[in-house]
Amino acid sequence: MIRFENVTKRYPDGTVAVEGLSFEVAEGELVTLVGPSGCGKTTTMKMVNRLIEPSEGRILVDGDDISRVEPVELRRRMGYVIQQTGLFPHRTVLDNTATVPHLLGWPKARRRERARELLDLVGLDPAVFGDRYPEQLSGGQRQRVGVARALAADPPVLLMDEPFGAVDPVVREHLQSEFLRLQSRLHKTVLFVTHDIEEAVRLGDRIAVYGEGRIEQFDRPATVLGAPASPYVADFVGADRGLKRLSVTPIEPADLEEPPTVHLSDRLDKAAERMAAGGARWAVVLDDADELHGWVSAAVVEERLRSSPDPGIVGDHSRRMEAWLPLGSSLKQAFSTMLQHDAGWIAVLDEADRFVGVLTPAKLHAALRRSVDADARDVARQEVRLESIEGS
Ligand SMILES: Nc1ncnc2c1ncn2[C@@H]1O[C@H](COP(=O)(O)OP(=O)(O)OP(=O)(O)O)[C@@H](O)[C@H]1O
Repeated sequence: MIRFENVTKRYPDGTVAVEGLSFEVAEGELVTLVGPSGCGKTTTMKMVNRLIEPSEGRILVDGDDISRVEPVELRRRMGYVIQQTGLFPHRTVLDNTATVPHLLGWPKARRRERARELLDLVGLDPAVFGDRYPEQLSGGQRQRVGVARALAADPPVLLMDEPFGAVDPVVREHLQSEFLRLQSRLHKTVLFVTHDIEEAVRLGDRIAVYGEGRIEQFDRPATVLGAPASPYVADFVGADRGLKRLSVTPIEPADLEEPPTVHLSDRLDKAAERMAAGGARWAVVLDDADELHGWVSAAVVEERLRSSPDPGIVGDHSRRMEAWLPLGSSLKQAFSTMLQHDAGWIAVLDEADRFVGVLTPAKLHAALRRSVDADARDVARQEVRLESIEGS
């Protein structure tokens, strides 16, 4: 969708901002450009909407060489969001949002309706905020208006230059989550500039790590974190890249242990047999609808069977499960949930809330190792045998 072919930008004073840049952003993909200040990220982005012209090479958007497309026509295909938002101070939020439809000559009623729809989409109630002026908004709200405005004419491409750079970390994280949710619905082709590696990793389908004027590595976040291409990239992503990688590695069924399961209404002797057969010290307890209820300890069951003539059913001795997560959650969420509940393992459920298995600290470690190994060999994670890791 966006293709750079050997692009160099040399400014009139001789500064080479980027050199020999070649990469491609696929349709519907979100690519983050990340790197230290002055490495050429903004120059790269501004060449896509022709605010800056390349000195050498060419850029194609949807197959068209953009040097042959009128800048005004080109920019209609692209929403542009910048850190300073660039909202017009004397126009209301609604009018700001409707800027591009206005330029395109849409009738007033239609563009106002579109602006309301967009404000809603970015989480601002148009009835509350529509008639306010930019200075009557918080920084985070202004950024949302910036995003709404960029989306107003439904362009296939979004260019975002540090759009969440000016807000505090908590608001930024919130805006990032909202934007990810939006992107999962809209599937825009997005080029996103940031100097924050956490943001790049969190948002990007792929990330381009810039050195001075060139891309040092262009890959999926997990790969950049797990197998940095050079000491420079390793240094840039940080010594804690293993921890960062946890946040971009999802839990998969193959990562899970399958402990014995028993039902609330099962008799205790039956539950004891199940656990003994599997050599397990505990079992997961399901309710009558086969949904997760909790867990029961083998020691408690055995003690009960020894000491009472009428030991009862599993439901009398089971404990509620508090730590659980859906499949696809990140290993970081899993680790954090374990810590929060002081739990040695957590249950994992599928989309239909059915119990799939449990993640233990050992399995979490194995999943991380396996995902690094899978990336290095460019195979699916399921194809990496767990034994080879656990035995190593
Ligand atoms: N108009 C210009 N004339 C000369 N040099 C320029 C011009 N604009 C940018 N540069 C230089 O080009 C290099 C790349 O700048 P660019 O703005 O693309 O970096 P960046 O990675 O976006 O940095 P930041 O994160 O600080 O915004 C820098 O050395 C900068 O000083």
